[in-house]
Amino acid sequence: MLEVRNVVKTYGRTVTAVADVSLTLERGVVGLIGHNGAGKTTLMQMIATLTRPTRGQILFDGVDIVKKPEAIRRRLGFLPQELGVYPNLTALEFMQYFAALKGVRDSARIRHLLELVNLHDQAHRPAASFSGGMQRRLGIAQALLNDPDILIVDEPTAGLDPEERLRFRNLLAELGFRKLVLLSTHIVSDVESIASQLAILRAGRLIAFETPEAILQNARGHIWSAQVADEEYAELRARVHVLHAQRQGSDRIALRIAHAQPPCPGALAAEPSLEEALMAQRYAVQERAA
Ligand SMILES: Nc1ncnc2c1ncn2[C@@H]1O[C@H](COP(=O)(O)OP(=O)(O)OP(=O)(O)O)[C@@H](O)[C@H]1O
Repeated sequence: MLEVRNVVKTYGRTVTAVADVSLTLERGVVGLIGHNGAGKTTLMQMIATLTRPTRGQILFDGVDIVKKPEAIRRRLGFLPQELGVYPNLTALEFMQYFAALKGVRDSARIRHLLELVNLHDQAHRPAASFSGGMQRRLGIAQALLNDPDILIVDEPTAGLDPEERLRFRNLLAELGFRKLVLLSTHIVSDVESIASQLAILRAGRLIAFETPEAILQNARGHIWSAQVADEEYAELRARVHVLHAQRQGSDRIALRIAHAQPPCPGALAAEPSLEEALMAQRYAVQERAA
């Protein structure tokens, strides 16, 4: 459905925001994971035809969208990192405004979308008075007005409280049953339960494109738990990658460690969390590069 082929985006002579990324995306939720500056927004903006690749191709159903952006624009919903709400518009008026811009005339669709994002009871309140989570949900409703096949959401859960985050995540998961939902985040827990695939970007490069289960599987045997005394902790920290440390009682520290072999006597192989698996993968890439 969507094919990113050897895409490069440079700014000026020195910044390579996206370096030779290739991806084929189908239906489902795809999590684009990377630290600040990894290239997530740039890649999403190229797919959304808001900026053009310096090199490479992006094909949507076989059509080159760099040459023919309208091929994807009609079938795309995009929620940028910052979507402002206008202070004087209610949620309903906000939707009506975007519906008019997008040429959507069906007022039943606006009602349906406000229900989908659970804001129908709040339709007559000014959107500017909404919480961050409510504004993000209104943003999704706006992005769905044209019933897109692809929904792109940049850092959707930034600034949301845990309950709003969960609600928002469930909404995206449901949308992923029928559409391609591409969402970027640097918070792994935002996508681990809903993404069918994860694309990991680091410094503009795609370092992995796998199912969460495959990432976990690769890390099995590389994550260890151990309980150590203070002196041993200092020695271990200098030698291996300690992922978490938590004091247990007065003289022991419980550790989670990423290492290719047992890091110390008494260490037990542990089931990795996705975050730990990604950290282990990152260290392995760094070590191979060194
Ligand atoms: N318009 C621009 N001009 C120059 N450099 C840019 C521009 N846009 C992005 N960059 C640079 O490209 C790199 C990738 O930025 P991008 O915003 O795509 O990363 P990101 O992964 O989305 O980060 P964040 O999580 O902070 O949004 C960064 O080094 C950034 O400074």
